[in-house]
Amino acid sequence: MIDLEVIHRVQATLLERKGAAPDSSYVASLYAKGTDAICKKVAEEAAETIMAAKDGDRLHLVREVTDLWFHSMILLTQFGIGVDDVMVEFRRREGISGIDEKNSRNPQP
Ligand SMILES: N=c1c2ncn([C@@H]3O[C@H](COP(=O)(O)OP(=O)(O)OP(=O)(O)O)[C@@H](O)[C@H]3O)c2ncn1[C@@H]1O[C@H](COP(=O)(O)O)[C@@H](O)[C@H]1O
Repeated sequence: MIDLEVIHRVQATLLERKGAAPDSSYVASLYAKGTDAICKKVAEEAAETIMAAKDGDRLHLVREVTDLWFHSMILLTQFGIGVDDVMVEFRRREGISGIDEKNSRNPQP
């Protein structure tokens, strides 16, 4: 199993890019365009992920999901949220059945 260090290294780069000139870096250019532009990229990458899944091409799917995670990380960084916050949420949910959780939100009469 590959560890998640690469995710933390990429996150460190995303944080560094907050102080970079927009013409020096793709990430800095997205920050400069603002939250709407970052959200638009996340939506585009989600759509491309769906198309890759429909293609049935595994490598294409891996690449599109990587783009989606990458742009989602930029969005989180824009809001001062780290990947560790997402990991904590995964941990909080660990072992809680999705079916039970949904039923607890919408109790049956
Ligand atoms: N992991 C990535 C990464 N994944 C995807 N991309 C870029 O994301 C962009 C958008 O992807 P698209 O498939 O939508 O390409 P596109 O249609 O040409 O993009 P648009 O013109 O529509 O914006 C492309 O320019 C990709 O190169 C990435 N750019 C950077 N990184 C990481 O971020 C670090 C910092 O990058 P810079 O800020 O550019 O130095 C890099 O060292 C990498 O670790």
